[in-house]
Amino acid sequence: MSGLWERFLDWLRSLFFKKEMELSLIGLQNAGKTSLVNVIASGAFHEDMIPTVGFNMRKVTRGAVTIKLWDLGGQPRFRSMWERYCRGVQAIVYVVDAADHDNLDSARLELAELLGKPSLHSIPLLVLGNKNDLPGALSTTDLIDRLDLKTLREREVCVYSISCKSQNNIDITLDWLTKHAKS
Ligand SMILES: Nc1nc2c(ncn2[C@@H]2O[C@H](COP(=O)(O)OP(=O)(O)OP(=O)(O)O)[C@@H](O)[C@H]2O)c(=O)[nH]1
Ligand SMILES: [Mg+2]
Repeated sequence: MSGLWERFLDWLRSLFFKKEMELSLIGLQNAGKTSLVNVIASGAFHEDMIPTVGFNMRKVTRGAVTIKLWDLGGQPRFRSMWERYCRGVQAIVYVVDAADHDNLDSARLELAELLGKPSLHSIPLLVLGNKNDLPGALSTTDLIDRLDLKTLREREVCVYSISCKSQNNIDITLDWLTKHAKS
């Protein structure tokens, strides 16, 4: 019953306080970006995913907030277009496979290169260490260290450890995103 009441209140709020946000999901191939979009949009997780070619755009509405999600391909040949799709967004979401230790250096370098672009100066960054259901997945503290996040200045940075598979911390991720929507 309380769920129904909450949904009613959300709907009521949405009539009066509509907000929109645009964000880009970035990260190496296989990090789980498209899986995250699916989980946010429909709650469904799939083991067999097709790598994203170019990009996908999905719109998701949560209460009063409509989120336009740019889901970019993470393979090397698509990385040069990341910047273009990050310009003007309210937040950059950088997804990392926290259990794939071999690719963490590469993830760090690609992130540093992206954030070095003057056009993306001061856009808030949410780093998601995905796949925390797998053994050996790095904690947020380890991720901050391995991705050199402490050196980032002049931008808001937040880090969460999540799992699309077990839907762990998807709720706090959504909370963070909706809080960054412009009114
Ligand atoms: N164990 C586990 N596997 C996951 C999780 N999230 C995604 N995966 C798997 O990781 C693989 C890649 O997921 P995608 O969502 O396609 O990754 P992507 O970042 O969109 O990859 P590109 O589109 O190539 O950039 C798939 O086999 C997913 O099932 C998770 O939380 N846990
Ligand atoms: Mg994808």
